[in-house]
Amino acid sequence: MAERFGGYQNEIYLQGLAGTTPAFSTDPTTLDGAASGVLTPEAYGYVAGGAGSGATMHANREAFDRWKIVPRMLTGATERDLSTTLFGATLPVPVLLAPIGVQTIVHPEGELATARAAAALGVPMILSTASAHTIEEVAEAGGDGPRWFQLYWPSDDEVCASILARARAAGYSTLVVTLDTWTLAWRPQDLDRAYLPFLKGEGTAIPLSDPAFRARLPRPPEEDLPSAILQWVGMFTGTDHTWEQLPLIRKLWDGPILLKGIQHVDDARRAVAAGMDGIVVSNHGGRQVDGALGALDALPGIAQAVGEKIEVLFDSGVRTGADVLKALALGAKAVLLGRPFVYGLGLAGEEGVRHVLRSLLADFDLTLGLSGHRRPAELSPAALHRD
Ligand SMILES: Cc1cc2nc3c(=O)[nH]c(=O)nc-3n(C[C@H](O)[C@H](O)[C@H](O)COP(=O)(O)O)c2cc1C
Ligand SMILES: CCCCCCC(=O)C(=O)O
Repeated sequence: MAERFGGYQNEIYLQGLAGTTPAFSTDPTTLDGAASGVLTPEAYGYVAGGAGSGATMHANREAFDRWKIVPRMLTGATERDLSTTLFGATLPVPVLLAPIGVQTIVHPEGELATARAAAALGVPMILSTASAHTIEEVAEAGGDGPRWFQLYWPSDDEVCASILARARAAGYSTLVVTLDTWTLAWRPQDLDRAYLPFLKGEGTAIPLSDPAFRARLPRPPEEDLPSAILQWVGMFTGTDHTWEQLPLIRKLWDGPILLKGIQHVDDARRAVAAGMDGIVVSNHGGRQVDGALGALDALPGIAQAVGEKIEVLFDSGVRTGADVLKALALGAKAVLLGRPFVYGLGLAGEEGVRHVLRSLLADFDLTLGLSGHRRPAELSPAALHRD
């Protein structure tokens, strides 16, 4: 029988009998507040902050709140199977960890702890190009866990080829190319503190360890970090790629490729036309375009237009099991969890990420069953009502 993720609920109640409670609350209304108590103000501001007025971050939550689940009864949903198939691989749950850079700003073990937590549950971690640890180190930490890699597409094609070759050699199966952050948006929380982690070398481990990147440097980063960082800034920000250049990525990666940051139906259609295997409907958690539409509002139209042709994944604002259910019902095949796992990492390292993930998955499992469904594939817009 498939693992019953909802069983985490019983595990927690049993802990209560033994006189213990979880290390921290995963209540989505208080989790980020708890994290703010342990992170530096700079790190917390960087993670929690959004672009401009924060309107898009709010729109992400408002979009979820407009949809309500309509539970069905007597459907025999006691036994459930949450597994889902993506690109020929079976995942235990339709949830992945979103690519999040610079995780060492919240915990010294950063991506290594996250990789271990994700692998323990069989959940793919999408490793960011802006990782604080190298591709190879994170692969080793994740052991047999499923590995996806996220590309920030550098302006230098040889560096791009080298990074992707390393990811492939290290066993990463699936590539996510993020399109919405070719330069950083106006982020008041960071600007008020004049804080950008990359300028201190945080989150630059992948290029700085890359032979093709190092070949561009006047001196090795170990001797002259400021020059290496300047080179990083020049190569990874302010880039000017267009749809016409996507064939290069296809040439460099022989596995599935998804484009992340899609919010318009026409861009989704272009992804299909470009031969991509999937997209992630996402507004980067409201960190890029202030005033953009809530990501969930973009999902149904996009899923309807291209969902039969490519895999449609979703992120931006997922906080609860109900949110996972709503996104799947509106056409996503799987969702990416973002900020909540970073808060878990900050609060309790590997165990914190595991606690956040297991709580979300148990919540999703129970919500799925209690609303009358046995499998994610049974979900459709008919499971929801829009206010
Ligand atoms: C601190 C932080 C760092 C991020 N770094 C990356 C990154 O390196 N690559 C990327 O594609 N997205 C990155 N994202 C965006 C996430 O992948 C995801 O789209 C976003 O967190 C979803 O919004 P949510 O966390 O509010 O649900 C980052 C987000 C945060 C909060
Ligand atoms: C090339 C831009 C690097 C940004 C990496 C972190 C990120 O995505 C974020 O939202 O912050």
